[in-house]
Amino acid sequence: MASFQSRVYVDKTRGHAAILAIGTATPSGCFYQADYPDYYFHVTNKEHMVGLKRKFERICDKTQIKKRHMFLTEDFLKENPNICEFKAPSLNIRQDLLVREIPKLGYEASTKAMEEWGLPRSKITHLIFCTTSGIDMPGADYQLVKLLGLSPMVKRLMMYQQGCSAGAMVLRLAKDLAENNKGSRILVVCSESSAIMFRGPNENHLDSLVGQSLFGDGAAAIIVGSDPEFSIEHPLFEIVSTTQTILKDTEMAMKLHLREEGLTFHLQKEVPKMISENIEDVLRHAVSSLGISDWNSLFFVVHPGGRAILDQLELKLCLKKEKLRASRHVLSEYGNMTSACVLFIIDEMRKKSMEERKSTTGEGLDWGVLFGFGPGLTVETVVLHSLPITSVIAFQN
Ligand SMILES: CC(C)(COP(=O)(O)OP(=O)(O)OC[C@H]1O[C@@H](n2cnc3c(N)ncnc32)[C@H](O)[C@@H]1OP(=O)(O)O)[C@@H](O)C(=O)NCCC(=O)NCCSC(=O)CC(=O)O
Repeated sequence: MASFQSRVYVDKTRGHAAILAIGTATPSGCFYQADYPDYYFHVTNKEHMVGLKRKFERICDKTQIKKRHMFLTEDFLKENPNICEFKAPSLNIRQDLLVREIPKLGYEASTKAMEEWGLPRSKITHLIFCTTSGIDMPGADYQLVKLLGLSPMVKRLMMYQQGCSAGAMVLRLAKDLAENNKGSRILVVCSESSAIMFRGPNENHLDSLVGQSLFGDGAAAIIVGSDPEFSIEHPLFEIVSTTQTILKDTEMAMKLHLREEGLTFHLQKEVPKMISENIEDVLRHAVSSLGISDWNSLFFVVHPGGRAILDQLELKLCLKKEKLRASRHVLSEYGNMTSACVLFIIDEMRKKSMEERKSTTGEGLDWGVLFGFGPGLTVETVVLHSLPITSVIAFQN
């Protein structure tokens, strides 16, 4: 296990980068998982593959996903049948849709984050835009600057094709930017769509079928900065430290390849086991300077790659059922939205904490850990410090 840890701040009062606001958005198309096998085999014109459809029903049933939001509509798929094949040239169609929609969904999430933040847009100094879809030049970052009317001097960083661990990676980058550029305010946007990897079923590629049961579309935007203007800004979580880890001998476990048939998805069944076998070492390393060894004293934001990942992590760390409530809730309501998931979970956690009148944004606890998992296998870990829920924050949300 190779890992590198950035500076750890245990002083609870000064200098940390903090998440100052959060906004989320999803496309209007909503697909219920209970109906999805019927829809999927109908829209891909593969209803004759009866055995495979039964298997897909079993997979969907096990996901603990209730619904997912998606850009792809039945009409669009009927007009573009190549997307419904397992392997037919379709990258241009996917690109045309996603180059247009990914910045727009990011815009919707960003406007909500900015509304909560309260300062004028002109105060944004940096933009990090992260997506697995809609690769283009100039990129989605540039389009978002135009849509939001941000300053042309905003310093942009475009992250394409980083997979699910990128939701944690953006926090690592935003922390470094915020803490090394006095007065900076970083808009971070993760905007994702499964339209890049939607494809028809194939009985020789069952991992691809698993992918069709998991992924959904969504965007999340946060604003990150240090030394808040407390009269206007209301920090939600401090980003305390970050770690990136490559798990040994797992390179083949999860692979995604961009080809003329779109993004192909390759997944070994052992992924949940590979993650859970390593997770305690990663966690121990991440929180070593805090002197915490009771994992149930932490709050958890865990990328819900699939239900089995959450189950096995929970078992390995002997976590109480309620610890992964927010992660399971986001999986259930939206599916796996790649990088955007963990930011949706942070949003869900602070909202529920406020609703239940907890003392802090982190379910009433002080310290928490956020995990992102992606190809590599790469585990990104972020130690978070939650903040007291003041009457001002509670009122605003
Ligand atoms: C898919 C599941 C919900 C299914 O639940 P269970 O495992 O409990 O149920 P199960 O064992 O009965 O599996 C149901 C059926 O699916 C099949 N099956 C399960 N996983 C499979 C895989 N990877 N490849 C091929 N088939 C698979 C089983 O053989 C079984 O077939 P049969 O019924 O015929 O016996 C779960 O396995 C899960 O959550 N897996 C983790 C998914 C994952 O790794 N996600 C990461 C996504 S990538 C990501 O998040 C990062 C990124 O993209 O960057």
